[in-house]
Amino acid sequence: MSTVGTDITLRTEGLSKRWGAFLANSDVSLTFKPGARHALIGPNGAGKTTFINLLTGSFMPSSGKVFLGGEDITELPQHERVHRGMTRTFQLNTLFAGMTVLESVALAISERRGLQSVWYKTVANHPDVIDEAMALLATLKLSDQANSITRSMAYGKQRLVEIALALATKPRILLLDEPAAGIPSAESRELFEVLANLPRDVTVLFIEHDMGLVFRFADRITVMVGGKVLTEGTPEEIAADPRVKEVYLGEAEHA
Ligand SMILES: Nc1ncnc2c1ncn2[C@@H]1O[C@H](COP(=O)(O)OP(=O)(O)OP(=O)(O)O)[C@@H](O)[C@H]1O
Repeated sequence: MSTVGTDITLRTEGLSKRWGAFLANSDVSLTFKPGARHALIGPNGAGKTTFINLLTGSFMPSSGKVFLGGEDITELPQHERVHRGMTRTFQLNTLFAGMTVLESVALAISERRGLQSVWYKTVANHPDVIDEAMALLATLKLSDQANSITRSMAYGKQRLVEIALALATKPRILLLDEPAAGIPSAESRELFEVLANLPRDVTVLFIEHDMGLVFRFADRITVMVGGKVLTEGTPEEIAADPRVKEVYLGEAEHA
């Protein structure tokens, strides 16, 4: 349902966020190319989540701009950004409590399509909503869990349902803040394999602390430190950058 044309390049220009005297983001200018698997890494408190919140419209920047496909979206409310194809994962805990996976995804699809009514009546009248939901669940290897209550599922599966709900909005750009946080490593690998198989025209921007996952999955990496961009490059360039090693070694010594 994106209203954006073919250009879905996401770009920030001099983005800053100030909390009192503290600069959580300082002059961040980045470009996210369509179809990129772009990781945002950096030590704790580097400003990564703040940056994502500035992109989604959860926070307004103190200065700077956000552009999507050339359009200045800095002032747009969150739902308008979703409407233009930029989505972050929803928190399953706060949404759709007590529903099955299929019901939750069908509801999200109905909302995207603007099918307003009591949702189960809507779904009964639109079997194609169920078809779309089942196809999406198949992509995420969740078909077998379609009738499970989301809350009773394993944590890793719940994260996948959150991604399914985000994908139900048909995003052009998917923003993920530590999608694998708190789930066992076998499941997090599975989750990233699913993400790797998303259509190539979807841009994925993700924050991740597990460097194994970052280097396996990302084709572009931005390193943030102290609210600023330290450097950006291909995984090979980042792996070879002594400044990046210093940041992470310094952090390890601190710990
Ligand atoms: N609402 C807020 N009010 C005041 N300070 C904030 C607020 N949100 C974030 N900060 C501060 O901004 C800094 C950057 O936080 P942020 O969560 O963006 O970092 P991060 O890189 O995502 O860290 P982590 O990897 O630990 O999640 C932190 O020092 C944090 O305390």
